[in-house]
Amino acid sequence: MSIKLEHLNYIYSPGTAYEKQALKDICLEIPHGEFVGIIGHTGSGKSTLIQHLNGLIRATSGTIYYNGEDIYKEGYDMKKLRSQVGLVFQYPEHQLFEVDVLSDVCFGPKNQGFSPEECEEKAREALKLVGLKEKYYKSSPFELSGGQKRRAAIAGVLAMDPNVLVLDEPTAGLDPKGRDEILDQIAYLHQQRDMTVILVSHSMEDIAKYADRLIVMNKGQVLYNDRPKMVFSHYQELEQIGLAAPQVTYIMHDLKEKGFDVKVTATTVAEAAEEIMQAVQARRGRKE
Ligand SMILES: Nc1ncnc2c1ncn2[C@@H]1O[C@H](COP(=O)(O)OP(=O)(O)OP(=O)(O)O)[C@@H](O)[C@H]1O
Repeated sequence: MSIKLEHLNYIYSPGTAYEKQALKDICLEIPHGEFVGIIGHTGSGKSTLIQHLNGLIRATSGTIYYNGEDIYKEGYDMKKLRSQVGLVFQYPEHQLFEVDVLSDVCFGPKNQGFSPEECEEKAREALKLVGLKEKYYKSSPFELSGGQKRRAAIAGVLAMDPNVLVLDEPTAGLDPKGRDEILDQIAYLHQQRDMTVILVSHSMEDIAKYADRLIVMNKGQVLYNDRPKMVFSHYQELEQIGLAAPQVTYIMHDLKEKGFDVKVTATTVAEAAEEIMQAVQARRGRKE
């Protein structure tokens, strides 16, 4: 279920005064099962890029291959692609509109042609996966908290049983506890369902914690596409485009400059703590 983008360009309102090239010559390959983070400053093209992945936007030029098949070739089944590559928009709760949560989550499978019984079964399974308690199934989506609405919206996509889950800032506007809960749930789904996850985020800390790979967008182009640790080693270049590596990257570089024997590759608090402990023990050992 790999996704491959070849020389993708996208121009909004071509030939008008509002013409804007949002994507420039994007070449990427995302193998099945990866957890990919996408980061970039406002307007760098993240949302435009992910909307190409399920055919919602058609590239001005270039090609996308899903599972080796050109999605722009004549007769390609776009409907099937949309159910295999599930897209959760920014503030997805704005798209909850049915009378109750269960009916809302049934909407996708209903469109896929499943019977009412099958839809309910799929919806219940998806709601369980996102950790929404059964007592909310018959509530109006509008009665839920922000985090619960987000879960219901993610369940709506999961009920269609996608191979790829694309999320545009799923934690925007949530408090720290709600953010961690949603991201832990997504990481759990990634493992449980063997799904590719593509997560647009503004938080380098979140990317460091969850992603196998990080794509950094800048002015419509891919600036970096590598393991997060490798990308964070370019922290000075990231700063130049208004981004910052996780706080621990700076702490480790600082300690190194102060003569501590630490590797600078730690990107999470847990990894940094481990390295610092080892460096302190090594220092003590040398003194004794
Ligand atoms: N419908 C549109 N018409 C014209 N230009 C657009 C449209 N949508 C986005 N753009 C422009 O395309 C560029 C990329 O926008 P996009 O929304 O993809 O960026 P983004 O990285 O997702 O930003 P954010 O982090 O703010 O969501 C920006 O310059 C934006 O102003």
